[in-house]
Amino acid sequence: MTRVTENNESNESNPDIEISRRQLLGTVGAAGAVGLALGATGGALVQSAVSDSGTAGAHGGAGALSSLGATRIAFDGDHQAGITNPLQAKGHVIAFDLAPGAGRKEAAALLRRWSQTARRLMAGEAAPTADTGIALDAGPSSLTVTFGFGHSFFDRTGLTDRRPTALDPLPDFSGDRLDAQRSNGDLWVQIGADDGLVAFHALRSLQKDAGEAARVRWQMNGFNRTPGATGAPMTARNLMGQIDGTGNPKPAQPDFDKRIFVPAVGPGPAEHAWMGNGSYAVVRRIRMLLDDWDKQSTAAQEQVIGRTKATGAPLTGGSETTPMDLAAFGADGKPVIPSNAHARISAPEQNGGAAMLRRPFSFHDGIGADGTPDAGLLFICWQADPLRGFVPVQRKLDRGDALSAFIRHESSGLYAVPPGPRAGEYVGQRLLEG
Ligand SMILES: C=CC1=C(C)c2cc3[nH]c(cc4nc(cc5[nH]c(cc1n2)c(C)c5CCC(=O)O)C(CCC(=O)O)=C4C)c(C)c3C=C
Ligand SMILES: [Fe+2]
Repeated sequence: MTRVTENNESNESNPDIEISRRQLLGTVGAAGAVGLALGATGGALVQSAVSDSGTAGAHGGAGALSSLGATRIAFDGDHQAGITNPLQAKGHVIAFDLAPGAGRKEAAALLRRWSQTARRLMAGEAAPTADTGIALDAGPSSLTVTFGFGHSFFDRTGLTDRRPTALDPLPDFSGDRLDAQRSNGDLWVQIGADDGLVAFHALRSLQKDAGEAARVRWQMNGFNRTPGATGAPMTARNLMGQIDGTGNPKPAQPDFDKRIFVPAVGPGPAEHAWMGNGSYAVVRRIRMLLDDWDKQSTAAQEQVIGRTKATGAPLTGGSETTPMDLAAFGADGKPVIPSNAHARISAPEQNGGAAMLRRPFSFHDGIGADGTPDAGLLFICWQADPLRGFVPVQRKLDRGDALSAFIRHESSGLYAVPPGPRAGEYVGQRLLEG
């Protein structure tokens, strides 16, 4: 079943799958081959319609769209979009603090405005008020907008008793060099899209929507590989040149949902039920000391990670997806994957099963005062409980990770990301109106 939408008009046959009437007509009307790719990646459904001649821009522009431009991710669903979807080429993360005097009522109105805007932009439509035109001609381009609440949000809105304990501040780590101005925040928004203008359009629209209710606390920009740049889809590389993401939990694994999402129903106090199907995001700006890293030989770099640079295969052999053999020793009597290798120390079997879904963006903010690139990883990871995901792993990495010599954690945030909205609902409604 396909839901047809044109501007605001919709039928309710299937709230998860959306295709604009113009796209549908364009697709059906094409004489040649028609590709209609429907794929579910975890909670958020992805839909793309392409024809020989492409499809017209749902946003109102005249041009034809490639599949990259036409791909649309549903805003409504069990989980918010932007958690299990493939990495997009462009990302923005932005944190806001509620303005002095703003409380629960203003926060609810803001989340309502933001959700309305995000729902429309993710469908490839114009912003509800005073659209800037930045994304005219473009399709939704896999845009996702994801909203979260920081620890301080609950005090500001008088909802302290509804704050889950999982949102307790992260512990200090010895290697942290955190900038408080670029950490935390009442509200957090993650934007991803496969087109830079579409991503910026969303950022600008949401910033304008904030109006007098909230002020920007910090904002960061990131990027990943553009889909289609490689011969076949592959795990992304980071700015150190490593294949990064191999060990991520996979949606097909039976315990995936349990690891990444808060259970839909209990256990836990009823006051925290609003987080059912939600997730917790840990966000760290991690600077890479690239001049130091680039001085290392490839062999030395591979010892730091425990995997080969070219293919991402473990040093114990095989291909990228071959499990690491952590018990293998070389002729020199040393473990083949060194005891301080990053992939060994962070592996779930070394951390009582602790796992997280890493979904980062690279960043490059020019050249720092010391003449080295101000570049690295906007590390974003998702888990049902940070105390069974990020925290134990980072504790261990903090004590003996060979990668520590080449990175610096510069900012940090932890956010409760509520479940996806139902049709007509706004994100966080079950907290703010429950
Ligand atoms: C606390 C969590 C982690 C931080 C912080 C972190 C930073 C970080 N990692 C890389 C590069 C790689 N990480 C890899 C694996 C990996 N890393 C973590 C956790 C953190 N990384 C986990 C849980 C894993 C998976 C371990 C496993 O399941 O085997 C890898 C290897 C490839 C892969 O599995 O993704 C690389 C490469 C950088 C550059 C970085 C900070 C800048
Ligand atoms: Fe890592």
